[in-house]
Amino acid sequence: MANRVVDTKGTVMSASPVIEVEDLNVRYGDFHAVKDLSFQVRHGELYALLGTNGAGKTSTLEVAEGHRPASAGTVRVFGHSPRDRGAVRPRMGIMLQESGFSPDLTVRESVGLIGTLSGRRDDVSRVLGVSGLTHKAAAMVSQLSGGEKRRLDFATAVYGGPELVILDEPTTGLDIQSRDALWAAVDRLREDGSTIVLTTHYLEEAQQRADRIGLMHQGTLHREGTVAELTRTLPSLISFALPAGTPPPPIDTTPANGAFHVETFDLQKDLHRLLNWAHDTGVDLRDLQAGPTSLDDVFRAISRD
Ligand SMILES: Nc1ncnc2c1ncn2[C@@H]1O[C@H](COP(=O)(O)OP(=O)(O)OP(=O)(O)O)[C@@H](O)[C@H]1O
Repeated sequence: MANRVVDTKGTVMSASPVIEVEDLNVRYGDFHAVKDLSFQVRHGELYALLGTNGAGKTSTLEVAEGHRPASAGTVRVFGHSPRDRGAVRPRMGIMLQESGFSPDLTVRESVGLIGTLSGRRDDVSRVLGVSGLTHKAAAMVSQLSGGEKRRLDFATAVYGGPELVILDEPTTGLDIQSRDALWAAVDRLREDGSTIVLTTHYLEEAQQRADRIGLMHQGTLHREGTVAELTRTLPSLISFALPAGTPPPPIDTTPANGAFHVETFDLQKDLHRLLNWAHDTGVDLRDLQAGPTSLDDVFRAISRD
């Protein structure tokens, strides 16, 4: 039993990673899109693969999905090659960036067909409900809006509640209600023990939901960790303005367009010093802002690395 863990519901699961990527390389002719990439996705976690445009996220996921062979290196999904469809596909739901559904099938027929092909069992009406498509069940795919097509992509990925769900930019093109509904459905999958891998350009979604994040830039993984681990690598920022003629406070500041910036790895201590100084000298700090580093800051930093 050394390689087993038990979840909160008492279900015994393997402790081996769900996805293992080792020294993965993807080449398109002479272009080297993914370079010696290694990471693992653990059971039950939500892993967000984030990165700049063209970083190689979709190329990496395509190998994990079994849609593209690796140029070099290995990817294992549930311990199998992703090309071993019989072993992997029934356990994995995929929401691609762009899917091709037959335009002359109805929404209900499309979900039923793709669901049957997945080898998993589910109730089509349930899946339509979870995906917010019940009212479009009889509509032809060709009549769906862009956001409704994304919901259909999501429906086919979550059909049968697969153990692993890969979501490539799932909320792009969705309005706020549809996004909330999608995340609620993802939360339910996680409660049932599914592992989720996603890419998104909405960093706040990853910041709120990911257990761990891998940050890619130009084909390589630049940083990996929890949000706290990633943001702690950069200083927090305090900014404020002072009334004209006020001498600056006795802490390290950088003047910027009439304001002052303080970069600090000890936000609480430096903010305390600044507020004490303002109080003792009777100075009115204007436009005072202080906050921890956000994922946006870390993201901007990787393109400067
Ligand atoms: N079939 C292909 N032929 C040639 N180059 C390709 C092909 N597919 C992708 N690329 C290139 O490989 C690089 C990585 O593309 P990929 O789609 O994996 O990036 P991404 O991180 O998903 O980007 P985005 O965030 O913009 O969707 C890009 O420079 C892209 O132009």
